Amino acid sequence: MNLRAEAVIIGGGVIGTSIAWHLARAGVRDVVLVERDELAAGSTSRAAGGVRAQFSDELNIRLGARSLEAFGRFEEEVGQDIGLHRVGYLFLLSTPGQVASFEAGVRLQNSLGVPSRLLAPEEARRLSPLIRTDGLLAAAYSPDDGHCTPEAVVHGYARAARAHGARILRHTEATGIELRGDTITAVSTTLGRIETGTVVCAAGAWSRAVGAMVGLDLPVRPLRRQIAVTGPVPGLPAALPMTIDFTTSLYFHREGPGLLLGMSDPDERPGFATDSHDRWIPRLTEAMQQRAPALLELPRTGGWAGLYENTPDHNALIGEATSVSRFLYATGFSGHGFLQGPAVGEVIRDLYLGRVPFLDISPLSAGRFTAGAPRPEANLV
Ligand SMILES: NCCCC(=O)O
Repeated sequence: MNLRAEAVIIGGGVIGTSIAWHLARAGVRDVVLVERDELAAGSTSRAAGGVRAQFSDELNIRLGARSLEAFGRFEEEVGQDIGLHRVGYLFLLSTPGQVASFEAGVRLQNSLGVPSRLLAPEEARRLSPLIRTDGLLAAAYSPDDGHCTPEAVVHGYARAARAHGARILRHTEATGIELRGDTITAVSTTLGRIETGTVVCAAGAWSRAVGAMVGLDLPVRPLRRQIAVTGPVPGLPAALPMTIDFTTSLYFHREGPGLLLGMSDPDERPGFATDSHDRWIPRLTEAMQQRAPALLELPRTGGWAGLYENTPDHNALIGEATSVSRFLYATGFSGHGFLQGPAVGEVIRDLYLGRVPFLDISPLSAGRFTAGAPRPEANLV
C-alpha cells in the first residue's frame, strides 16, 4: 500500500484521536492516524478517567479547564456520550505544607475562572463519606471536575475524525520516518509507506522510540500503574467526588455501583510491563487503613495495569522539533494526559496551521530540559 497524507499521527489514544479530529475538522485533508493495536489500547483505556483543572501550574490549569469545557459539550459537538460525571475532585490534605501549596493553587485557579475552594475536614466527609478525618487538616474541592469514560472519548473522536475525512489505520505500526536532509518525506509502516511532510508523535509511553526516528530525544519513561475495581457499595452517594488522599496518593471514584481505586507504588521501576500483580496490596491496604478503612471491607472484583508516560519533571512535552521540519509532538503527560486530551488536540491543530494557540505552550517544549528550565507540577497523583 502506498498512501499520501498531509499529516501522519502516530498513536491512537486520546491525544492522537483528538488531534486527528481537530485537524480534520479544521479542513486539513488526508489526515492519517496509525495505531499499531486497537484504538485506546495503549494507556488511554487503562486510565482512571478523572478530568480536572485543579493543578498548581497555570498551563495545566488552563489545559484542564479548556478540556473540561470540551468534555462538557462532547456529546453535542463530537456526537458521543462519554459518561461524564461532574462530581468534583476532592484532594485530602494532612500537612501544613500541603495546605499552603493547595491554598496557592486555589488562588491561581480562581484567578483563571476555576471554582475550586478549600473545605474543612467535616465538609469533605459530607461529600465523601467513606473517608476518615483523623489527621486531616483540610481538603481542596472543585465541583467542575469529575470523571468520564476514556474509551468513549477515543471512539467518539475517531468516528468524528473519519466523518471529516481522516483515515484511521489500526494494526499499523510506524517503523520509521524517512528524511531528506531535515525534511520529513514519508512514514514507513507495517502496511506500507505513507508519503507526508508532517508527523505528529502521540505515541504516549512509546514516544521515545518515535522521537529517535528523527534523532529527537523525547525523555519519556514508562511506569506501570495499577487500578482495582470493587463490587457494589451500598449507600454510595450519586455525586461522590473523585477523592484523593494526597499523602498516600490513594484515590477512588464511583464506577457503576462500585468504586474504581488506585494509587502510586514507589517500588515500581520504569518498564513496559502491564501485567497486574499483588505486590502493591500491602501499601494499598495501609493507605486504606489510614484514610478510608471502609474500603477494606469491599470485595475487589477486578483491575488492570497501564503505563504512565513520565518525563523528568512530570509534565507534558508539547511542541514542534527545531532540528527537523514539521515533527510535532504531544506526549509525556505523566498521568494527566487523558484529562488534557481535548485542549492538546486544539493546541496541536493550531501549531500545525501556524495559528496562535489559546495559550503559549512553548514552556512545555522538549527543549526545556537542555535549556535548564524544567516545569514541575505539584498536584500529581
Ligand atoms: N492519574 C490518575 C488520576 C487522575 C488524575 O491525575 O487526576
